[in-house]
Amino acid sequence: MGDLGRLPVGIIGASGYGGVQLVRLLMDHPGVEVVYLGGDSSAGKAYSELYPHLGHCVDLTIEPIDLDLVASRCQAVFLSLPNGLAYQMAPTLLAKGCKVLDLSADYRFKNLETYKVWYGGDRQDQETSALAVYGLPELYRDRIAEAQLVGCPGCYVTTSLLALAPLLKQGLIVPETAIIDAKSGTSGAGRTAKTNLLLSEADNSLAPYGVARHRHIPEIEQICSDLAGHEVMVQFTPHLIPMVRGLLATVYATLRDPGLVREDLITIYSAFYRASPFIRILPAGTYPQTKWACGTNVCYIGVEVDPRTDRAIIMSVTDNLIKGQAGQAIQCLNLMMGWEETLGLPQLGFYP
Ligand SMILES: NC(=O)C1=CN([C@@H]2O[C@H](COP(=O)(O)OP(=O)(O)OC[C@H]3O[C@@H](n4cnc5c(N)ncnc54)[C@H](OP(=O)(O)O)[C@@H]3O)[C@@H](O)[C@H]2O)C=CC1
Ligand SMILES: CC(=O)N[C@@H](CCC(=O)OP(=O)(O)O)C(=O)O
Repeated sequence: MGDLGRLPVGIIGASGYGGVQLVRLLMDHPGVEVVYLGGDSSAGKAYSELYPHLGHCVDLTIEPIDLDLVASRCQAVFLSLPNGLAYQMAPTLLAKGCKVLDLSADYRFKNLETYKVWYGGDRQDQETSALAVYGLPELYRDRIAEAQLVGCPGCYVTTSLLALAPLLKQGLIVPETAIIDAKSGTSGAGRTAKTNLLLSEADNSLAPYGVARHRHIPEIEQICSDLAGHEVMVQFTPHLIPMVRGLLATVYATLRDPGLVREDLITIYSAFYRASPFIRILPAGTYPQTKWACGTNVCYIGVEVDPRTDRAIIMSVTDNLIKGQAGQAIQCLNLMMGWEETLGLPQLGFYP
């Protein structure tokens, strides 16, 4: 890989699920050195106290968040925080010369009015927000490479968009017919305690939520509209399933050309993602399982056509904490630094 000077990086929100995935992956990344971990209620704790299994390789203590100190130590900063905090920190970090990768929704929206409607908050960072690039490398690789600030999409949106993008971008489906049925493991909700995530609530149960009003709808529609070249509305229904990690999005959409068969879709998808090292298009009749993606930054995509309904059915799986979160942010950092896109990112999981 050559002689890289190691880039000093910081993680704010290091105690959470996104934070710990970043720590775990960056410890093995040959281009970076983790020099700062920041948190709120966890500040002052040794990282090994929070995550004892990492004690042998992470000798750092979570520090209170002091942006001047962060910027003096770090050249790149990951923000892995609840929505509404990154936009209070990113302008300062950018002004001090840091690259910023935000894992929350704060920098994903081109239109801040849309953000306010769905997330609330009083945004005063219009100029900063205008600089942000949407951090989905498979669609916006060149822009990410030039960016100082990246708003990384989360697990549901990433997995759904990777399934839809080739058909939408090439005008092969009627966009408004797209229905996304998505299912996530409980880690998608983060580490903070919540009643619906208790084992006794979530186990042996499958539950839809946010039906017709989940905050990922406007985000999916923003990117679908960009790909289609006009305003697009889609149907998106998330479900919580009784497993820890993994996300499956099954997407249905009406084909404009009813003559297309699944082999055509395999050719179309393989061509669309030929330069995307983390996308695996499956052979005819093979459908993805969440287990395959667990522990990896890979998105597996299976395609099918139902000739009775003329619908394409696209099935896409990711590990919500890696390609859907921390891995994607590292993939973006690799591009921003001009490194191999795959550097430090796992492509092989532990299945079976
Ligand atoms: N989990 C997932 O699968 C995905 C999550 N995301 C997004 O990534 C972001 C992080 O998610 P996740 O890691 O799951 O969340 P967690 O709840 O696991 O972690 C949240 C982190 O934010 C910190 N934090 C909370 N409140 C404050 C505050 N007021 N000031 C400073 N730090 C604070 C916590 O620190 P402390 O413990 O010290 O209080 C903790 O480190 C969220 O925006 C989420 O939507 C995106 C994609 C997928
Ligand atoms: C199971 C679960 O609760 N999942 C989260 C989504 C996690 C995710 O996609 O993150 P972003 O919100 O940052 O995009 C939810 O539905 O809110």
